[in-house]
Amino acid sequence: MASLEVSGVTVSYGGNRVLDGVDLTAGPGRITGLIGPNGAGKSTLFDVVSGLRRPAAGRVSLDGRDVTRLGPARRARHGLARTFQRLELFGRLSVRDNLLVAAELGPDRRHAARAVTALLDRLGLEHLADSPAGALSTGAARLVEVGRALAVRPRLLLLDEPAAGQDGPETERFAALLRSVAADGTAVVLVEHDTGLVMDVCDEVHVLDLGKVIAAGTPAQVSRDAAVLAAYLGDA
Ligand SMILES: Nc1ncnc2c1ncn2[C@@H]1O[C@H](COP(=O)(O)OP(=O)(O)OP(=O)(O)O)[C@@H](O)[C@H]1O
Repeated sequence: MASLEVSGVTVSYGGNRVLDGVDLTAGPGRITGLIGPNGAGKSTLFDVVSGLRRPAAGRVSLDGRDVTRLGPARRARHGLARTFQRLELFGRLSVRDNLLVAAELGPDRRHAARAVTALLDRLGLEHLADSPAGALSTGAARLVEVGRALAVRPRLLLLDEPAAGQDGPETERFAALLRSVAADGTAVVLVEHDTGLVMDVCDEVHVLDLGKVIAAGTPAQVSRDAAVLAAYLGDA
């Protein structure tokens, strides 16, 4: 069963239709990429999936259950976690405490401190554990944001441009982290402008342009697709 099933999702801002009958599925243990030019509707689709925006039409299911009418908190309890393009860390708290706040909400709350130590190791952030989050480079801060989402042990993880601001070696380590998260059985949906990373780690890629899915398939299939080359890669 798909972890996430989006069907026929339509959203308008004023008279402007920004999502138009969008379908997307993401399965457990798989990394599903969602790419497209600026303004294509990727973040809006994440808002619909996470319950921050109610679609005018369409349906969202998590593990086969229709959650279209549920709010963000109920969806989070159903195993969904996401990161945002704009960083939302507590700048004065240490990296460890930022992770702890999240871990205390998740299934590991009784052993939150231990879970955070393991998470710091997994993220490669032990050396920054006691630094205030506000002092981090953008790349490291994004990793903490991903760590906060992982701290609740999600079954579905939505990542909105997690690699923005990372340097080459950071992106390589991040690719390995994504693979290990998927290997644990989590369904990962990745919105990312770094097409090299997307093509490297994703099992499947959906391409959104002007609110419509114009292609979906393996990275090799979509990177050969004429409509994708015209709409997206030509734009990059
Ligand atoms: N709150 C809003 N009110 C009105 N229009 C909005 C709002 N949020 C987004 N839009 C518009 O909706 C469209 C889709 O925006 P969205 O942020 O979902 O695209 P995106 O694919 O995530 O873009 P980017 O890659 O630049 O982050 C854009 O035309 C944007 O200007």
